Amino acid sequence: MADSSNNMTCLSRALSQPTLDSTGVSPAGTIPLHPCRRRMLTSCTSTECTESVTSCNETRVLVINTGGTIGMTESPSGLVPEPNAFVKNLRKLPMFYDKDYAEKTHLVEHYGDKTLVLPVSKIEKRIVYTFLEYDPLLDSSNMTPEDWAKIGKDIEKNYESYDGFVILHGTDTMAYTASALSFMCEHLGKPVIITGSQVPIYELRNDGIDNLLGALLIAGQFVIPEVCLYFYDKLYRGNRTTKVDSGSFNAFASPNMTPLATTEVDVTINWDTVLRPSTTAKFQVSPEMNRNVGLLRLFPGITTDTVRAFLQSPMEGVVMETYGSGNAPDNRPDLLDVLKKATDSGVIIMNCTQCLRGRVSEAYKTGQACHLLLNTDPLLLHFVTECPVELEDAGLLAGSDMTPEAALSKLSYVLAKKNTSLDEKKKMMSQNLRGEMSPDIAGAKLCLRDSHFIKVIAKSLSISCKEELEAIRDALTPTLACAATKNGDIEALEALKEMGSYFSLGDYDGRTPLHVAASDGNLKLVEYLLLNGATVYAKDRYGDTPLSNAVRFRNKEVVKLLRKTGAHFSKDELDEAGNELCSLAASADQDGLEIWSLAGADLNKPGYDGRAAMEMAQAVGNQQVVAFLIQLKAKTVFG
Ligand SMILES: NC(=O)C[C@H](N)C(=O)O
Repeated sequence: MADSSNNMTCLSRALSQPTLDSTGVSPAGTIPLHPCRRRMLTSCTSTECTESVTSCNETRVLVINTGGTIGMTESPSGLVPEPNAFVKNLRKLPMFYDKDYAEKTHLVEHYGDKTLVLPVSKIEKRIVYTFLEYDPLLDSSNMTPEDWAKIGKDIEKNYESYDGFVILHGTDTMAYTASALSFMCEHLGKPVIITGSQVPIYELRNDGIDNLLGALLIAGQFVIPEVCLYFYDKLYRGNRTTKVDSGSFNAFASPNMTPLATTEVDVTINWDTVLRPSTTAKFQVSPEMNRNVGLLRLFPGITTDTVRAFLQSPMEGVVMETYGSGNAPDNRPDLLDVLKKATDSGVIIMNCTQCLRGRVSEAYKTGQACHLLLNTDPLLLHFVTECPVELEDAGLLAGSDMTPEAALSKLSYVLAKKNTSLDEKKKMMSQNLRGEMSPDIAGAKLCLRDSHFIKVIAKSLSISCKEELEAIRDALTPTLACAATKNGDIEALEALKEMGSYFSLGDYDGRTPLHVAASDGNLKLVEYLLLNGATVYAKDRYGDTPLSNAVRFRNKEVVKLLRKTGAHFSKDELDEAGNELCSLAASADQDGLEIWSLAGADLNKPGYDGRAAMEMAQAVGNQQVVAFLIQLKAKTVFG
């Protein structure tokens, strides 16, 4: 097996084709190479490579502008969305556009005229971002599930070309869109961040600049595999949010969950709360939503006729907003009867609280005491209240601490599932699918404080508070997890996981346990890590992913599993694959050709002189390689 201890990871070997001059201009003298692309073609030991490695800290973000106040301007009839204004206006603002870098790297030639680049960030990243603007731009009050589906499909279409996504959106229905997208996006591995503003970005005093900049910085720098909402210095899980203020910059709240991140003097990601990947399935979008759903808010004296009319066909799913911890009048048999008839006929009714904070407990199902959760911190106490059983008898399902926005869009998503029985749909509604509901507090593990290892370290450093303990854990465990992976020690990884270690975090070189396992070809560990929080999209300080490591060390089975999970080469890697393939064909390296093809490289991609691998093999007269390439191509086409 190849030695994986060397982190230097130029993917390409020395080429037999013509190389670039020191300015990166290609021999044809046409489009100069972007520094990232140059890196792949240069020797790792040269000075040029050191410079280029810095440029390799580029990440790409797609900004989808759907409309909303953030991009509106004043008109005689009030604020209206202004088309084609963002790119030209942001180019004038130095914090949104590093003109020198853009010119030096020929940004527009490479990425098109809708692309800008931020100045280098504190952690030395360059965020290159491209606008995709909808026509017409919408006030979010006009949004429908078709618009959510369009956003979802655009994310899917562009998924492999970008590291993260920012969705510009009006605030009025932002929490609905964030919730809906969180369900539509299945096995999401990259950040999708929705933001907007209360005052247009073009006004002197506005909140759009901070919100857009914050969203770009998070989407471009952190692999947070969730649909999030960013507003007023806080990053929330999208399906936990609700709009709470129409006149404040602090317009959103996440009443039952702490923010995923805060961006104040420091950017602090609360990794403990970030969803951890737990799949070997590829990202996909399920854009179908069932429109026969509704929200019904109980109020004193609501008539049976109103409820009956609301529950009539074609209604298939209803979120009933009840009082307190899931209560409804228990002296209204007429009402309960109507509800029971509806659930008997197959309507799914979720019981969610009208309270901004708190939950309708699972315990309500059994008619035992139910919990009104006052705070999601598992270290804090919660209150216990009595809860009626009547609504359970009427067939309602407990909605835990879901917001009405999340419950409604979840119903719409679940009810649209084909080939799924009513019982399975009900089960999905009661399950936590995307972090939209908290587990019952009784089941929560207090793993950090139970950890013997952390306790020993904390004691020797005289540390007692939770924050300091967590800081130590986060500093040490990524390196320990890499070491445990190198040793093939799943038990040690289990212990680290129990401690709260997040396997997507990198060591001092940005290398994650998955990089190590992929380099070592340890398939069992790769699978374990993918199922336990590791992201396939992590990049080390050289810009390399676990997939590029597996290719470099020729670990075929690992490449297959990573590809199945959605790993892919970057656009630059794909662009340069032609040279690598030609070089492999010229040196009759069939193993190399196969692994590059498995990793997603296009066998028809030409190298620098315009010839693809096949022509190269023909040119050197190697019929065996020609036959092998024909076989490989057939496999790619027919599977
Ligand atoms: N602040 C905003 O964006 C409100 C606007 N009406 C919208 O939702 O599109």
